[in-house]
Amino acid sequence: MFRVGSGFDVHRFAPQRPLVLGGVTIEHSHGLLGHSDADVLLHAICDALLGAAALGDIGTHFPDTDAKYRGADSRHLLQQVEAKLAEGGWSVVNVDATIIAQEPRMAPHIDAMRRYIAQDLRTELSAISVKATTTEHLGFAGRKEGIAAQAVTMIKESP
Ligand SMILES: Nc1ccn([C@@H]2O[C@H](COP(=O)(O)O)[C@@H](O)[C@H]2O)c(=O)n1
Ligand SMILES: C[C@@]1(CO)OP(=O)(O)OP(=O)(O)OC[C@H]1O
Repeated sequence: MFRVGSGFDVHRFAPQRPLVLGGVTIEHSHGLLGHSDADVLLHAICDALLGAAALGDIGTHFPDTDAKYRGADSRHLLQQVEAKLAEGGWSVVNVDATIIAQEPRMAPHIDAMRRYIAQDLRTELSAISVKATTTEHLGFAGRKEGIAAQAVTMIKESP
């Protein structure tokens, strides 16, 4: 059996924070604010995977009221989500994600993000797609107030 899931997340920019997206630390004037490292891309992918398996969402599994997750590396969260799916008999078929950011430019970092995500989800690199778009200066992303990400995934029952 195959299932699909979708995920969406937003984090606001804040000064004196590292900008971490897809596990990659990107040089920028601002980072994203969050309880964890605020890796909005990995959070959207976590939610897409959990949604596909009907296992709730990232906040259910990693509450921001739990000090354990303060400053958490979201790659560890993604690895735990993959493990939860595997326990339920699911493996990841593919992920297609989009980062919505006016700046900085993501293109030079996309392949590194894909490599980390493929490692964490135990897939081939070719199963992981990460894209980026501006919003042509419209809305909160266009005003550079924050970054959004959305993700779609397919999972299948492991043999
Ligand atoms: N933060 C971003 C946004 C976009 N890109 C790349 O630029 C291309 C054009 O973006 P538009 O919003 O004008 O469609 C896009 O296809 C991305 O490849 C980027 O690297 N970083
Ligand atoms: C990841 C968690 C937990 O540290 O915190 P944040 O970094 O604030 O991220 P969010 O996307 O709000 O989702 C779930 C949280 O519980």
